[in-house]
Amino acid sequence: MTGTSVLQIDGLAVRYPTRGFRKPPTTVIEDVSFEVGRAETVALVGESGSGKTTIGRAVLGLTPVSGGRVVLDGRDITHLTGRARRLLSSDLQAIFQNPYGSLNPALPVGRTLAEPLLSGSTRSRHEVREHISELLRRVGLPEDAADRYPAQFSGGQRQRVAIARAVARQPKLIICDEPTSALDVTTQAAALELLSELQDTLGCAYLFITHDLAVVKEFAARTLVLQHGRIVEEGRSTDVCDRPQHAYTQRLVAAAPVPDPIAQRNRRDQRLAVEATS
Ligand SMILES: Nc1ncnc2c1ncn2[C@@H]1O[C@H](COP(=O)(O)OP(=O)(O)OP(=O)(O)O)[C@@H](O)[C@H]1O
Repeated sequence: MTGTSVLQIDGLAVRYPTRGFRKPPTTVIEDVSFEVGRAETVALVGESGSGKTTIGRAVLGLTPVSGGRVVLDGRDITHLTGRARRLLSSDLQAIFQNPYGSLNPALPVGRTLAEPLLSGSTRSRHEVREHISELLRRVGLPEDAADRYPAQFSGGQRQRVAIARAVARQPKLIICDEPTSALDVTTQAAALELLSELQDTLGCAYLFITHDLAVVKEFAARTLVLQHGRIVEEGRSTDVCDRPQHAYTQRLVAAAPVPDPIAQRNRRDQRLAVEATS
């Protein structure tokens, strides 16, 4: 354990009950240990069903943990529930794949963003309104977006709203579960650029769950490779992607589509534009 870790997972196990008389539970995650440093991005990759989402859900308290520990910023949160769990939301947030499902369609975006800002805060309504305008500006949405409903935005814009909500209280860690998989390559590049920029300014760490190895290499400093609920390889993303050691990782890398040159060019152009304006 290091003092610079924002998340420590020690020997995590998740087991689900199995249907059928006296059948033993099914082990989905077994003896998983890793750390995420402050303002670091760690990617979690693996085939469908390998257990990536389950680990994210266990950290968020959405799936019960059967063994091991989850420690956030030095505090054991493994079995926190109810109010104690809700109070964690200022330090721990999530962005999911489907922005359609993760935003309340009945609320204007301004109300959705106000919720985390008002909870447990003494801020005045005026201060909250100012903060919302600032958040919308940061994620590249117009100020009048606050009065619009989720259905009035594109998928990429909706994901920006979800990102704005996640960063509203400057959490220490954001679980990003396939946050860009539902977006086209250009919108995906812009969303990743936004996440990087917010990390630079706000210092949040990301546990980035994805099946996209091209994204991993560009976006995450370190990568963990998950197979059947166990970590089989771990290292710097460039090493894992360019020189995979484990046969399973080698198969994943071989199966990954060749990166789209247009997407790469767009990302590079956007990065240069961001650098030019900062
Ligand atoms: N509530 C549940 N009850 C029983 N089994 C579950 C439950 N949720 C997930 N599983 C099982 O746990 C395993 C891991 O699922 P998980 O969603 O974590 O994988 P994943 O790597 O995120 O997959 P994908 O990339 O397809 O999202 C799968 O075999 C899945 O069927």
